[in-house]
Amino acid sequence: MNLIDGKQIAAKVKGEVATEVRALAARGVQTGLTVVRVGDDPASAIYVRGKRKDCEEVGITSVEHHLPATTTQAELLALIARLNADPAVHGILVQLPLPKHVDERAVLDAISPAKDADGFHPFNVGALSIGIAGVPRPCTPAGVMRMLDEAKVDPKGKRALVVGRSNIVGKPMAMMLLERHATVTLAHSRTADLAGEVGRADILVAAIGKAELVKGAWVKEGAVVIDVGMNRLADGKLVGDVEFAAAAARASAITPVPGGVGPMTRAMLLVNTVELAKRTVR
Ligand SMILES: Nc1nc2c(c(=O)[nH]1)N[C@@H](CN(C=O)c1ccc(C(=O)N[C@@H](CCC(=O)O)C(=O)O)cc1)CN2
Repeated sequence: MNLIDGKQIAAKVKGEVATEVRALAARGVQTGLTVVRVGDDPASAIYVRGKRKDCEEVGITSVEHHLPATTTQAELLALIARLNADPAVHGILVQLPLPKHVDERAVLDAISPAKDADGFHPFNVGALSIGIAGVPRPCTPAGVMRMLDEAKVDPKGKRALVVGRSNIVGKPMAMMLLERHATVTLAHSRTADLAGEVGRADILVAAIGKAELVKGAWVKEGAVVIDVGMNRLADGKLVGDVEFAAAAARASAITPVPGGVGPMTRAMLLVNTVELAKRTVR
């Protein structure tokens, strides 16, 4: 069984991004990412700190706007309008989740598609679904595709099962696997026979957000298992959506949690940001 090491692949991706950032700097362009965080969600604070540290490592200038939880939607939209107009800002990211009184969709839609570091804008989502290249793609599924490539797993002709239909992972993941010629099934909480679907999958991507929902015994012998889940148990332990040990005993390759897809999500944000910066000088 091959353990697909997200930390190792992320380090390689960061090295590539650092080279691109230096090349842009030599042309007078300093790549910049602006992160907007609203409220005091402790996990978001940690993730944003991590993203800023990543930026520093590869030479991207990062700026954080940390707004109080009471920020109104109008105030947030006004900030995004200012960032859209600022030529020093190549990428904009609004950390999710947002406080409940803010309409998340309206905020994501307000980010210019040309500065959409997360790839969540409807224009970029639409571009992915019809195969337009050169636009930012959601970081988590893009990271999964890079992991498959690094592990020399070609999705072409394989049965791929994506468990979870979120806008930021499940749906774009299905589109990316389809683009690479997999036969894709998208399962979710109301799928009738999840065990049966998992048992037929050559490539399984679990992104449903329920601790160890996918049992190792369901996994097809030799399958490639990608676990996007990050679930904190009562004892503080972090586990994925797949029963790791039992799945690893049947899989040909598997990602760990932590140290799998999470670091790749962060690395692909850097890729999106430098690609957006490159588009300003082409
Ligand atoms: N605007 C966005 N908001 C959110 C996104 C996103 O892609 N864009 N995704 C998640 C959170 N997230 C990035 O923002 C993220 C979460 C976790 C990790 C990670 O590296 N996890 C580690 C484990 C960390 C731990 O111990 O708690 C790992 O898997 O090894 C990266 C990115 C929601 N919001």
